[in-house]
Amino acid sequence: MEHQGDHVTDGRTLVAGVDSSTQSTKIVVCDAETGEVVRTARASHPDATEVHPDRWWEAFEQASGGGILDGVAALAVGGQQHGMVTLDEDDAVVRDALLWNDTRSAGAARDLTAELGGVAAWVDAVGLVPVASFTVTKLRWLAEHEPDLAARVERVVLPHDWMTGQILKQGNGFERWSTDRGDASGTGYWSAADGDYRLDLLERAFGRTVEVPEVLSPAQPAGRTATGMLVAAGTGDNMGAALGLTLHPGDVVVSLGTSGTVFTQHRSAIRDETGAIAGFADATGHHLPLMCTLNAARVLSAAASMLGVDLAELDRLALEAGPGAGGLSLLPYLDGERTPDLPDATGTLGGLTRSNATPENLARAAVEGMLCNLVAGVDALRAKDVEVGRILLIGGAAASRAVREVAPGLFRAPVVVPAPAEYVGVGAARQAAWALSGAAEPPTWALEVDSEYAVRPGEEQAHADVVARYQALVGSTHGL
Ligand SMILES: Nc1ncnc2c1ncn2[C@@H]1O[C@H](COP(=O)(O)OP(=O)(O)O)[C@@H](O)[C@H]1O
Ligand SMILES: O=C(CO)[C@@H](O)[C@H](O)COP(=O)(O)O
Repeated sequence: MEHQGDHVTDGRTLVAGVDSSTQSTKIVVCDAETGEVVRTARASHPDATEVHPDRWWEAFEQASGGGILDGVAALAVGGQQHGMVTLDEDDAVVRDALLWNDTRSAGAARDLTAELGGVAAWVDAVGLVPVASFTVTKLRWLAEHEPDLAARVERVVLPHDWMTGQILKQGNGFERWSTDRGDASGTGYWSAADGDYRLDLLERAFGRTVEVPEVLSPAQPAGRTATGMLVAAGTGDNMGAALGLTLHPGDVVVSLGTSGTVFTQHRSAIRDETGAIAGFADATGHHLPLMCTLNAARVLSAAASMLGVDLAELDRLALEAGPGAGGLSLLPYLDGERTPDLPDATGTLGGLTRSNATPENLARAAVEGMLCNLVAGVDALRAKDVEVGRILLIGGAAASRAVREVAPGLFRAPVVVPAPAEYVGVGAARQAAWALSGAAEPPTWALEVDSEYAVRPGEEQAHADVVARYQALVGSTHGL
């Protein structure tokens, strides 16, 4: 548990954003007018793919325990997407929440895809192709494997919905379970194109319908706490990050946290029958086409662990090696993989020879392998005629020097690293300021840039060769 910043409001209106993501809860408190971050706190979550929501609440209480929310006028929660939080008639949690990175419902995903008539039918219905991450597949798994628990389920909400409800329940501000367009669009039973639930798909998955949260409009408050603090709708963590970055046309975000995500803001729903790009909604009333990998920052941690070094040394080693890691490739499917849909896959070290078997090349292969997984997402956006002007690099692993130096060549675009901040939390705080203001648009918060990186002259082809090698390795190893 860490706390930083001053607790003096000195006449400014303060708003708070909570990032309740996979590995931790982060809280940021911002100046509602400028977006300046004045306080921060963090507390960890268990490392698991199914977690009781009480653990998220405990982390929130730890992080907020030092008075970080003193004097805050409004708050919103950005949460890890897709998690299945099941509640009984008394709103008690029925079972641990299956998270976005739990792959046990992969079989259910395949069944649901086939039952509706295939990939195109799901893309037409809700803009995405079922994979284990999505809530709808978890409901099918629950109905099939834990029928006694399934029988107790009265309603299903998402992690950010549950946190929002718990915050309101601390007083008498809770009126009904609520969510937002962004997080709803990741369930598999809400359509961003139509702006409505597809409860027929929920019923198909679960065998009966259950209550679902009301979808609030982007700046619609969810309620107020006993102290009068406004609680905004909240949203999914990637939607929150987009709101925190104030995206402009041509901006594509690459987020390197527990998950790896590639996303951009788009004025219309993008339809991708390959399933690589999910047609999510954003937190401003538009769309957030997004590609997600199960493996990202923790690929680097795993490589560092294998080499017995820390992340700073892994960076140094990776930059000692040249582009291509001497021909060594690491397909980083360490937790299975979501995109490509290979839930049972494991990591693959390819091209290993006595001459390239060095710590430098292994470190470089970890960086290149992690990033090449996300290059596929950027190229999938390009294939949909989405402009890729610059890459905004965020998430924990954006701090890696090697990632920053290597990324432009692999993505074939300049990379901008915003000033270090928890952008999911900043985006949630910006939503809170918007809801508090009642204005038509969110407040204009300037994005501070930390550094920018371009492709090193003369390395363009070497990076292109790396991407091609990885594409070939995915094909030869997994038949894709
Ligand atoms: N300098 C760094 N280099 C590489 N990875 C890093 C660095 N700093 C933090 N990380 C990784 O970032 C991850 C946490 O990122 P974060 O975006 O907070 O995750 P999440 O939002 O999914 O909980 C951890 O796995 C951590 O090891
Ligand atoms: O499943 C997705 C997006 O579809 C993930 O991005 C989760 O939303 C978890 O995010 P992080 O904990 O990695 O921030």
